[in-house]
Amino acid sequence: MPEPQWVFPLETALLSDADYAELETIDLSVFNVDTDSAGLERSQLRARDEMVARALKAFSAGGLGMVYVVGHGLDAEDIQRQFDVGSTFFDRVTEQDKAKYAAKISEEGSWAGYKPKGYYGPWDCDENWSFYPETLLRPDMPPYPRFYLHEYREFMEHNHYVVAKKMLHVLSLGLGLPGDALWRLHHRPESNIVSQAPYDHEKPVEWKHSQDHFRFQMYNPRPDDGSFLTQEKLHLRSHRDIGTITLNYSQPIAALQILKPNGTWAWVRHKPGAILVNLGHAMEALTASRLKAAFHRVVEPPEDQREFQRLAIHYFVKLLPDVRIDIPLIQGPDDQFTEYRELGGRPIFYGEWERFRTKLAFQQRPVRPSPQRTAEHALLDMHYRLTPGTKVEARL
Ligand SMILES: O=C(O)CCC(=O)C(=O)O
Ligand SMILES: [Fe+2]
Repeated sequence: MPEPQWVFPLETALLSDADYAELETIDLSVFNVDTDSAGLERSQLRARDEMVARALKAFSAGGLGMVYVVGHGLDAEDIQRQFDVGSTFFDRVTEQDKAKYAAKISEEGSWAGYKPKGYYGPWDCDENWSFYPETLLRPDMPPYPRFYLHEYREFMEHNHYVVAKKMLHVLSLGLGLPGDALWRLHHRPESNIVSQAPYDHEKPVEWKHSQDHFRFQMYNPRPDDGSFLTQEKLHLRSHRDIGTITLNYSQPIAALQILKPNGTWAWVRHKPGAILVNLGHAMEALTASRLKAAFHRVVEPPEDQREFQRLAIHYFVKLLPDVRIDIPLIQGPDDQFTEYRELGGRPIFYGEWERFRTKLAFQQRPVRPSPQRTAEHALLDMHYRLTPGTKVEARL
């Protein structure tokens, strides 16, 4: 077999500047988490503080909720290589193996493994492979992609130990907290294994230091045979991610849109080498809405890119499963669990909350016959909060 290679098409010619969101660029290279302020020169401190302030503004009410992150330590070849080796999960895995590794999404509330297209209905053209540290470290994987196991692991480690760690420090500082305040809720140091590298890739290992979720996602073109006449010509409906921070590796096929504070949708433009970063609902809850989760959606690409498969790489940063999600870490404008607690909701931890919500993903709201409002209703309301703009305007 030749080395895998994922080839991207040209960028679309059908969108103009006005169609795109004007996102800030955050350069993480001006920031080193291990150097405290005392060790910085005045100009370095200024550069860091300016970057932190811009990031905070982008993720606060009135900001666009998404930034380009550069200076993250991966160069263009590293990213291209991850698309190359990631593509083998789709074109070099047999249908039998895809079925064998099927994720138990609605059964167990976990994305670990393979999600086929059509899972949610005929409109669903997306297939994806998801990994958590504990599954990516199990060498149990279909034969071809398994060949690149160490590369996925190293990529995942970089996302956790460098990119997520820095972003969490930036946000902590911006919120006036100690630099490591958020990182400590995402990382269990006593289970840290990175220092043991190079580890034996053939052996399963315990990796409990993080609960992050790594995904290769393939959006297949919709067949143009009329069978996809759905109410929404969307690949992914408007949603907020569940975790705290999402890292999306920028790629040239336009499809991702973000909801602007004025209620209109803007396309997200490709920036080569950058990571598109947005916050998820857990960060909004943790900060009592001081920081906002971005509503976003994935639509069909413009006409000149519509025939191509769109491979995406996402890294979802997650709280540790035993972090309480029903009590905010700081005070802010909207403590989202107020009603839940008032209705007698018991303490709820992140891992449980995520499983509860993953089971509900893209499902109809369950009917809970009850004459009275309960804490569970409050949880369901949070999950099903209506998002504006779920209809796509005319096709381009
Ligand atoms: O594919 C994209 O650009 C975004 C995907 C997304 O929003 C998600 O998987 O949560
Ligand atoms: Fe998302």
